[in-house]
Amino acid sequence: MPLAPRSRTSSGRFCFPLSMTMMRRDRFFLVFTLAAVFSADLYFILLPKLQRMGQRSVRPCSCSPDNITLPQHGGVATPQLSNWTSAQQRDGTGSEHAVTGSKLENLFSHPLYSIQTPELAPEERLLATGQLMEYYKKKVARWERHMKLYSEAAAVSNITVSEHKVTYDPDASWLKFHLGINRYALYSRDDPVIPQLLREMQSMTVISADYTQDEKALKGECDCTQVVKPSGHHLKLALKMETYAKAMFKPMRQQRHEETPEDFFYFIDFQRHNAEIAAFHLDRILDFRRVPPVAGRVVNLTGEVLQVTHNEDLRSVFFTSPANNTCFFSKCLYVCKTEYAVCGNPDLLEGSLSAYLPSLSIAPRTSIPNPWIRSYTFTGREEWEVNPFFCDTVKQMYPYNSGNRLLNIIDMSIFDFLISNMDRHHYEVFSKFGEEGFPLHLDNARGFGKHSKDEISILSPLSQCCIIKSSTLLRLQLLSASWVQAERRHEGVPGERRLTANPHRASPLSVGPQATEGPAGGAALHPEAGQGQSRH
Ligand SMILES: Nc1ncnc2c1ncn2[C@@H]1O[C@H](COP(=O)(O)OP(=O)(O)OP(=O)(O)O)[C@@H](O)[C@H]1O
Ligand SMILES: [Mn+2]
Repeated sequence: MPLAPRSRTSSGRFCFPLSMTMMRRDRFFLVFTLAAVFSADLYFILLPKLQRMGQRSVRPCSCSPDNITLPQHGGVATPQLSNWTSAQQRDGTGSEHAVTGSKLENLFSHPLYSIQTPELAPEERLLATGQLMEYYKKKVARWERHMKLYSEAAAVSNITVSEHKVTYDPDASWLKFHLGINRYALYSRDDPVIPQLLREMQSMTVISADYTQDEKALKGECDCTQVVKPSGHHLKLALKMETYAKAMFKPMRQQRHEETPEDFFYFIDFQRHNAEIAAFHLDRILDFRRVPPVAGRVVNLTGEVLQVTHNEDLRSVFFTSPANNTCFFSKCLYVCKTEYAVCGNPDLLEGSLSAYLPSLSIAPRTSIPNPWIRSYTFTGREEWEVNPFFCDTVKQMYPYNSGNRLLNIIDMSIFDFLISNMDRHHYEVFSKFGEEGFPLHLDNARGFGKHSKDEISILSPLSQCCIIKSSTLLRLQLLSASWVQAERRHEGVPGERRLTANPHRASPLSVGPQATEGPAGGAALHPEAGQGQSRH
């Protein structure tokens, strides 16, 4: 409708004809009503929605019981739980687990630890017996030839080397350990060979000591300007035992109870031999079984390293300290910082011994950068730290776009969170198992650095992807419940020593009170999970 022409009043103001004013009043009423409805809508509906969206963009995928996803199947590397047969309980009921024996025995008697691996097809085993025996025979023969030549040369050069014979033992525990490795785990739950191997690593005669392959690859060189991997810290050695078993020795660099100094970056942190030992046991308790067996041992640096090494470079880094202790340092360190040497007392030095995996020549492994790798510089940031949707990218990438690899990386992050390891730059898989292979949890020496700090960012794969294997969640829930029960028992028994609880520290195994409510509770990610109590 065309508007009527406006007329000017004597006061010079514009005014409208009466009919026009009436219409305007209607319109005003209409506009007022619409505005009121819109404001109410804005205030009560749109604004809360926008606020929720805003919160989500800050924490785009904070897992909660509502949005956590449990895969329908256990995945390739963890066969469906229903496909596995559960062994009967010791008490025969199959429901309540036995309450006698050690805490560990009780835990392992729970049905979750009785799930049997399906019958293994030959291609699901890492090695065939014939192949490994052939390799072993060749190695022993080569060693004997080498020793003959070496003794002759040593006699000429006046070098004294303790000569130890290698024993060919087809029943050696390390062979059985290697033969037991399959596409599900490094060893089976109640394989008696593992405790036997642990015992033997602690007591067997050491027949040779050498640098490890990765140290050798450095050829004694190091770039002292590099903060990444100051290899000088890594005074590790490969020790060979009388049955040709091999173990990686990481010496004690500091007192067992010493923590990471406040101002240390994780990548210059010390390597803790006891972290390697504890990590092996925790990995076993979590039922991952991806850490090779690790034992503690007091090594005689003179008798079990210096006098048995055939490596001149290694021999040359030994010295006697002013306090008359036998010490050695990494070749590279000599160039960089000599104070990194380690010393015995006067010869004895505690350390960890990690059972070697099969040689790369018969069981090659692939080293893969961890998608959630940290920046190994003082200021750098990796994509996962700035992109809250990083997991969506990872999910598109091979090998995370199918199979179980991503779930296994999430398992690894849970393991790393519990041991507080921020140094998982790469992970290795056995090449034979391809994308179905599980990631090995090697190198845990930078774990357990700070007992009173939970580094939540280690859980980023879990919190960004919001997915977890149901078997992992169930075990975490069980461990959490067992811990609470154990705490109660301690409280209930008069006179029993009560371990001090630190209210600021969540139990590494605590997943919050909701954890016992049901498998889909998703409590592992509840923000309050970090507020519980734990032992030192
Ligand atoms: N038990 C083992 N059996 C066979 N190889 C092993 C074992 N443990 C470690 N390795 C190999 O030796 C390499 C170095 O070991 P490890 O990572 O424990 O030492 P590191 O000094 O911390 O090395 P890095 O600086 O690469 O982190 C590993 O990447 C792995 O390939
Ligand atoms: Mn390392």
